[in-house]
Amino acid sequence: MEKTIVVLPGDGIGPEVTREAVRLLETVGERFGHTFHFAYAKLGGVAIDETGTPLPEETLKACLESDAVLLGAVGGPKWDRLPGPQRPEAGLLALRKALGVFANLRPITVYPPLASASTLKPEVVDGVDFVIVRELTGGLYFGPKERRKGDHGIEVSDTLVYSEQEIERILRLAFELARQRRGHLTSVDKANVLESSRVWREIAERLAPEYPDVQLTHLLVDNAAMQLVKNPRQFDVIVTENMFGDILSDEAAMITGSIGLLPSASLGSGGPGLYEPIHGSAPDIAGKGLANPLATFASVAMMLDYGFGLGAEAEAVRQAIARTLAEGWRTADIAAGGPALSTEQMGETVRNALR
Ligand SMILES: NC(=O)c1ccc[n+]([C@@H]2O[C@H](COP(=O)([O-])OP(=O)(O)OC[C@H]3O[C@@H](n4cnc5c(N)ncnc54)[C@H](O)[C@@H]3O)[C@@H](O)[C@H]2O)c1
Ligand SMILES: CC(C)[C@H](C(=O)O)[C@@H](O)C(=O)O
Ligand SMILES: [Mg+2]
Repeated sequence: MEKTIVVLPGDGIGPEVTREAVRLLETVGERFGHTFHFAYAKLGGVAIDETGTPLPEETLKACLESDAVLLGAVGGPKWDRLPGPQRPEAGLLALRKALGVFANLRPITVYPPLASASTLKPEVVDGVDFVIVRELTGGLYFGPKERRKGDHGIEVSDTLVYSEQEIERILRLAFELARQRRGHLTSVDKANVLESSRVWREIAERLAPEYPDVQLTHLLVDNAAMQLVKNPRQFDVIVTENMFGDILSDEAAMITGSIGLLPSASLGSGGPGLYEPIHGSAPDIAGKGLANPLATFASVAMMLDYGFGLGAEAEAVRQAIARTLAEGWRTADIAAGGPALSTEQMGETVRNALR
């Protein structure tokens, strides 16, 4: 198989983790006889510095023409004072929107050797395996924003907007996913306060009879945040609004031991998918070889699976990660003060496990 992957290293630790991910993909290619072509493009702060805009035209064009997009992370203190639409993060949001990747899948799986690395007790996290389906191209992030002068100083608004069609398509995707897994869907909202959540709930209830094999539960987002750390094993598939999903997935990362472990796949209706770790550019550790590349490696596995239909290759990557951890290899974030590999050494170790 021959595929073109656009790589967007981005900022901070982004270039460090994507470099290792590209090497990993090359190893997958060698072992399974595939050719992956890599095209590099700029997104985020690095694009602002070179072109003045976080999502240059040529980056978007390359992404739209690719078979898949691999992203490190964007953002950092250098660009924090820029106005919203000019920030690195605005480039990422515009890219997601332009690719039409409305469904962001964030699997949360505890690797057995890391159960003791979790912030929670090993007996609480052992066997945790669920997916957060985060709506990615609508909701609070994308509604009208305004900053105006009012009678009492600045008045400001961010608006949570959804169409029925946007809610229905993300819920259907989540019902389908739950059907392929353990048949339990938890829809997370704030229906006791937000009108958008009440409509979200109505649509979920309307769709439910079409999926009689899926058990639908509603949970208010504040309770969901609590349940995630109380008993994370109760979850199979969680579906939720864009910002709720952003926050809950960083919280869920600590069930697994580190945000450096959590991958994601952003999918839409047929075009190239966007694959990225859920973490950010980690300015506090950038350039030090401390970043855990496993979240990006697991994102590569999702690319092989969802993007290219290469299930065996994806499984081989997941097993190489699991074997590396089972053998006791750790980066600093999961080493609990013990010996730790650098980003590059961890990359090399996983590649050896894959060969
Ligand atoms: N998808 C993205 O590009 C993305 C995602 C989140 C945040 N960001 C941006 O990143 C910048 C920094 O944000 P933040 O500090 O709030 O969140 P962050 O995820 O970058 O970092 C949070 C903490 O987790 C640690 N961490 C993150 N990834 C790690 C890894 N792979 N290995 C080990 N430790 C890791 C960091 O060192 C830090 O202590 C901001 O500009 C933010 O907007 C970008
Ligand atoms: C950088 C930021 C815009 C982004 C988001 O909120 O979607 C990040 O936090 C993520 O989780 O991918
Ligand atoms: Mg986030």
